[in-house]
Amino acid sequence: MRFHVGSDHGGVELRKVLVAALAEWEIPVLAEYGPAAPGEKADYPNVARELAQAVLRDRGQGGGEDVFGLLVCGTGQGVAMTANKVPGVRAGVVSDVFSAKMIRAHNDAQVLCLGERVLGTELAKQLLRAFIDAPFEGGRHARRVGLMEPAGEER
Ligand SMILES: O=C(CO)[C@H](O)[C@H](O)[C@H](O)COP(=O)(O)O
Repeated sequence: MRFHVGSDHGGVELRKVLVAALAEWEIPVLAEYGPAAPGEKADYPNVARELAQAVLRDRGQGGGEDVFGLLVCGTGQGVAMTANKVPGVRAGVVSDVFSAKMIRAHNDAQVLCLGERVLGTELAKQLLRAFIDAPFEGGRHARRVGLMEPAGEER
């Protein structure tokens, strides 16, 4: 797995914690998006759209199926809403380990969204780890995931 990681100013501290966790787990970070510090403002839709497009771009290339996205804002909600408006992207905001696992296993999400103002750092790391460790199960879930997209669009 390889990750694009982004946040607005409301998620920058947690983004840094999670980038460090990815490094510790030897999971490559392809690029970071958003401010370097909380004092530097960034509008979450711009960050989320840029990251979602980068994930799609990389997944569209040979060997890119291991590319995922991690987005953090204050709640995780705004970045998820924006990422999901990029056709083909499936982003989920979670705050429990079961859901972090299931958005991969059943929904084949490529983008995990977390809220810095909602989660403690240890839980956030557990959520990221659960997302990473849960492969998509395919089968009936692949058919349902296909049904999410308008007819004719690739997922
Ligand atoms: O939570 C968010 C969007 O879903 C963002 O992180 C924003 O930071 C949030 O809307 C709060 O913004 P503010 O500029 O820090 O007041």
